[in-house]
Amino acid sequence: MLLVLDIGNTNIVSALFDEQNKVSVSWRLQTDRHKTKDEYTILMLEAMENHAIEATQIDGVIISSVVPPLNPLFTELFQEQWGILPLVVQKGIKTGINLRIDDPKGLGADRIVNAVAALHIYGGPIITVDLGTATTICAINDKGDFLGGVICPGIGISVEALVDQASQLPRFDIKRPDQAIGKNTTASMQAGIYYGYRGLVDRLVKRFKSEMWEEGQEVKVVATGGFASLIGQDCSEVNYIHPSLTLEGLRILYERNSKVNEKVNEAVRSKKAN
Ligand SMILES: Nc1ncnc2c1ncn2[C@@H]1O[C@H](COP(=O)(O)OP(=O)(O)O)[C@@H](O)[C@H]1O
Ligand SMILES: CC(C)(COP(=O)(O)O)[C@@H](O)C(=O)NCCC(=O)O
Ligand SMILES: [K+]
Repeated sequence: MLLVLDIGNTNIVSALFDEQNKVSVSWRLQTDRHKTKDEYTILMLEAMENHAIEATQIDGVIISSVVPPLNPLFTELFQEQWGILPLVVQKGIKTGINLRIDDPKGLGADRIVNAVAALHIYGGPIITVDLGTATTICAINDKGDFLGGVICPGIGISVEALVDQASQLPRFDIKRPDQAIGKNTTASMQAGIYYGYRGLVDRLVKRFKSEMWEEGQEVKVVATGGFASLIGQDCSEVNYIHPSLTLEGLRILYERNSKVNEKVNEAVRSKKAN
């Protein structure tokens, strides 16, 4: 089975894909760039034990990360524990996407992985909306060109900044209030975040569509990330909510690149056994 890891700024999501290409188990660890390899090893072993996963069931690992200090750590962890050299989404892997942007090296791996999944599952032209630590929106045309997009502060960190910087603002649950005109501080903040982000997504997607517009082409929109079900669900411009989009993209990328990697893993495992 294939183990995929999506290392975001808030969560590290791990998922195991079965032979039918379905997620059989998944778990989340908090992202902490100060944790050591030993600490993450313990957490991964614990999670695998909890889900009754044997190391021998794992044939391959693929990692996408937007937290660079954790890349060598996880690469070494899998090599040392299981004799598997993970495939890392970085320069040199086949994505099937043409990066039509100024500096392809600087593009966040999760944005590429989402684009791969969106294009494969829904077809282009498509817009991806990732409501995670940051809110990102990306445009991919029907030729598989990644055209670029926006990066905004995400919902969780916007709320944190707001309550940290304003003495009179208390912490609050991020949820949908019935009306935008709030009658108290908490309701006003909930409305600002909920209706504000809904508006931000819809407005930006409309603007993207006008910039991508080609006659007769319908542009689809897919949302993912921790806040997709809260915000994305209610956006009139969003067609699909797909929480596992990044995980699916990783699976597809592994399939496209695994031949070389399987050979490498045979070598790594036999070296480890000797
Ligand atoms: N079901 C959920 N699982 C995980 N995170 C969630 C969920 N619902 C809301 N969130 C929020 O989404 C945010 C993280 O989103 P995520 O897409 O995991 O971020 P990243 O990929 O940047 O690590 C967190 O701040 C969390 O509070
Ligand atoms: C924009 C991001 C911070 C989003 O990260 P996330 O919210 O998924 O943790 C990440 O994709 C990133 O660091 N990108 C590098 C800059 C770029 O994509 O242009
Ligand atoms: K993400």
